[in-house]
Amino acid sequence: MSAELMNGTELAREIVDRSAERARILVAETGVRPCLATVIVGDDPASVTYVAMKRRRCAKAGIESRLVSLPEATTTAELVAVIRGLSDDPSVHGILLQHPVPGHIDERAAFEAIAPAKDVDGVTMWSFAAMAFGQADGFVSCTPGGIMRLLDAYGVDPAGKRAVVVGRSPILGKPMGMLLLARDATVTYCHSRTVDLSAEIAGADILVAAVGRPEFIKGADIKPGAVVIDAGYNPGNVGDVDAEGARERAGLLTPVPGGVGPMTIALLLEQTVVAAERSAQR
Ligand SMILES: Nc1nc2c(c(=O)[nH]1)N[C@@H](CN(C=O)c1ccc(C(=O)N[C@@H](CCC(=O)O)C(=O)O)cc1)CN2
Repeated sequence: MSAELMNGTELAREIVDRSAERARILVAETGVRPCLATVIVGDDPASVTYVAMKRRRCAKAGIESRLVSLPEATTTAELVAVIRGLSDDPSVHGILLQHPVPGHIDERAAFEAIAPAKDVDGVTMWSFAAMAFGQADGFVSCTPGGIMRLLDAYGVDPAGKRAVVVGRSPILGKPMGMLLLARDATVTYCHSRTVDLSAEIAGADILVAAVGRPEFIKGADIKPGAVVIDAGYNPGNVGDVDAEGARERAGLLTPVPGGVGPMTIALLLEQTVVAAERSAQR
C-alpha cells in the first residue's frame, strides 16, 4: 500500500484566499481592516521563522500584522501588561503569543491575558471550554482546528473510529482529542506514561502524532489503511512520524512539510478575519 498524501498547502491556500476575500469585503463595507498582533519574547530562531511566515501570509491576505518583539528578560508581569494593552486596544482584532516563551515566564498567565474575543489562536481556558462544550462563539486552537478541516476535506468521518492522539499539550494534543470526541470518535490519549504505546498505535484508525520528537512513531506500528496525521514540526522539517514507513502502511498521510503546518496558519488568518467581522458588528 502507498498512502495518499493529504495536501495541506492546497487546502490552506483555499482558506487563505477565502479569508482574503472576506477581509476585502469588510474593509470595503465598514472601513475595518483585520489586524493581528503577534507577540514574541526572545529570539528563538524557529519561533522567529514561524512569526515571519505568519506575517507574510497576513500581508498577502490583506490583514494588518502588528509585531511586538520583547527581550528574553521580559518578566511575566511585563508580558501580561503588554497583552492586556492589546486586549484593550480596539484597533487589534486578534492576538497571538508565539509559543514557547522563555522558561522563566508563566505562559499560562500570559495566555490568559488575551481577551477571549481576540483569542484567534485558541489558547485560553475560555476558548478551550467553549470548544469542549461545542460553543461556536469561541476560537479553536489552530493546529487541531486545521487538522479537522483536513479530515473533512478528505472525507474522513471520525464517528465510530478509534482515534489515538499521541501527546497532551494544551494547544495541540488535548484540544485535538476533544475535537475528535465531539465528532463521535473513540479517543485515546497516549503520553510518556502510556504502558504499551505500540499496541495503542496499532489499534488506531486515526492517528495524530503530536509529541515533538522526530520520527517517534514507527511505520511498523501503524494499522494498515489508517489515517495518519503528523503534527510534528521538528528542526529540518522532520515530522513526528517515520514518513517512509508510514507511506507503506497508512491509507492517508499528512506530509511534512506541506500538511498540518500550512493549515495552522490558515486557521489563524481565518479566525482573525472572523474576529474583525464580529467586532465590526458590535
Ligand atoms: N501560539 C502558537 N505557538 C505555536 C504554534 C501555534 O499554533 N500557536 N504552533 C507551533 C509552530 N507553528 C506556528 O507557530 C508552525 C510551525 C510550522 C508551520 C509550517 O507551516 N511549516 C511548514 C514548513 C515550514 C518551512 O518551510 O520551513 C510546513 O509544515 O509545510 C506553521 C506554523 C509552535 N508554536
